[in-house]
Amino acid sequence: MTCKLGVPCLNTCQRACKSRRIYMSHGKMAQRCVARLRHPTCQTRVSVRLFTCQQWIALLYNWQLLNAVPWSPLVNDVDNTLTTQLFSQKNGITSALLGLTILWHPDTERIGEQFLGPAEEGAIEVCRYTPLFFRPGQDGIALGHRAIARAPLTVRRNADDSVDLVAPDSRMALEVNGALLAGTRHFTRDDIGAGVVLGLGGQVLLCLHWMTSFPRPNLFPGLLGVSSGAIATRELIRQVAGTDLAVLLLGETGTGKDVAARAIHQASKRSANPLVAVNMATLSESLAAADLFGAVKGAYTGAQAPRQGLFAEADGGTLFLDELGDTPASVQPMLLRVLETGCYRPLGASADARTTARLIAATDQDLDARGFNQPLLRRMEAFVIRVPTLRERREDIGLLLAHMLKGCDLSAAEIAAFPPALVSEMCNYDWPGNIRQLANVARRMVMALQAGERPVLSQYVHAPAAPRSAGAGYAMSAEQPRSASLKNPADAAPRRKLAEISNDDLLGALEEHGWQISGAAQQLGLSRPSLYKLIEAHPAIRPAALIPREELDAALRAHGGDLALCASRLKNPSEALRRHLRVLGLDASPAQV
Ligand SMILES: Nc1ncnc2c1ncn2[C@@H]1O[C@H](COP(=O)(O)OP(=O)(O)OP(=O)(O)O)[C@@H](O)[C@H]1O
Repeated sequence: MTCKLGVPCLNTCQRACKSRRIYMSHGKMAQRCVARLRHPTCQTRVSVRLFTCQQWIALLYNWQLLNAVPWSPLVNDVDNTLTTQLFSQKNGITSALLGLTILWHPDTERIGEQFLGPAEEGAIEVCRYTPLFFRPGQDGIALGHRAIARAPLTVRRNADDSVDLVAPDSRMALEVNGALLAGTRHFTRDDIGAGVVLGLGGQVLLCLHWMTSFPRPNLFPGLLGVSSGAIATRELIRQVAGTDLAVLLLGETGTGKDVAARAIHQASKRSANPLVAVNMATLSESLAAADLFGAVKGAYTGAQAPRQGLFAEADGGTLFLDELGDTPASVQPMLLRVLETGCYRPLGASADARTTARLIAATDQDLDARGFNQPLLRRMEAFVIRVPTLRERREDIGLLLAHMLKGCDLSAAEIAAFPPALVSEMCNYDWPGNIRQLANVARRMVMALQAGERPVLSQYVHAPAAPRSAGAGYAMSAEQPRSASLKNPADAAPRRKLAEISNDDLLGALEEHGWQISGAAQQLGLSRPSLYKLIEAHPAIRPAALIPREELDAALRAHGGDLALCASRLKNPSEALRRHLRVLGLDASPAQV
């Protein structure tokens, strides 16, 4: 049966799948899902009943292998079918799928396309013509680039979840984690967990990684990522957005906690009401209560008028408490009371006020270990989202980089001309400052390239990019332990004394982290309050309130509202700058914060 364009129609395909693998190889009804499929040309819709996650894979896999018909699986958001975790059960051991993601391709639209490899032992042959890489809802396409050999690189998954790479019989340069490969290399399950970067012919970069979530269209445009970590984070955001639960976002600096908080608010029924964000590290111990809960006239020296607190400002909307771990101790019990009862007492008032603001908090600290108010912490843990680090989602680096280059106003052709060797270095780096650091480094590299320079990554990052382990059997020069920056960045810099840090060290760290306090503090081995002390004493850094309005206007205009660039130009911490701009009613782009 064919449609009017001569493409075999759905019923034929359904029968083909049925008779080949899907129903026959899985007799047991473990979990029943319905795949809704639509033929791209004749638009016929049909539901295919699938019993296990493995069948989903088999279904897509068959299409890729047979290339019979370019069907588009439709995401069934109602019953959540496609969010099912992708695991195979082998002898009682849970094991994820092997995935390949395009990190970089001269056709930049292809970056982020994926191939779902075998769930059990099996081989993938990677060459110019196979396999087909997909984006959810679109047809699969081969890598196709002329720099890639016709002879295949074989990726063999073994029974113990280790992987062997067998270089192709060709002259194509094949790089693995930044080092040339010839012959066969062995990778452990953990090596694959850290993401193995494959460079093909100096033009195309792939990431070999585990996949535990089914690829699906992204409903949150500000939260890019095709990794399972990114998909799982978006899914949690989607689940919690419709509730009024308090949410605690955990994750290292620069991972996207702020973006996630905004996404939750935007997707909630409160989105028409304000989202008020406050960085708890910037509240002073003496005025924190007045900032949060408001004060009546005369409540404290200098309170010449009644003051509305942030809880009142966020009524009906969302109050985002960033850097929750730095909340002054005196206000922690007050926050607990609001969470439990919805009531609070403005400073100096004789009666309680009520708030309907929903609380979202974020921290990069281990609050259990910091003597944080435990009942408050338990309340905030009503719904926890751990935002993954960039090194745990290496397969997203190319996609994020391309997005950032677009944000630097580069055309598609200019992005395609970004040196692949530089992208390879970036994909192999562990990014202790996560997505924010990647964005800052990408911007600075673009400026260098535009000035005719030839940038290398080590010029832009504090910790040099040590070669990553390229698997067992590598030449001595390449057989190094994984980069030191792979360690938890919180452990990376030993605690230092203020006197040990020069003015230049301070400026360098702030610059590298886009003038964000947490990243710079982490790099310098200081607490945030200590970093603030250094900033106050630095001769080249003015308090944000002393920057003339014309200078602010000019910076915003010159950088199209990009707060990180304005902060760098004005030499001012971006948080302080954002607060000051808000007071003046000037606007910076939140996405760039
Ligand atoms: N998934 C994503 N897709 C695109 N950009 C992202 C993503 N996640 C974060 N970013 C960008 O990375 C930068 C840092 O994000 P964000 O401020 O949300 O991090 P954070 O975890 O809140 O950091 P901190 O703990 O230091 O406050 C921002 O410019 C943001 O736009």
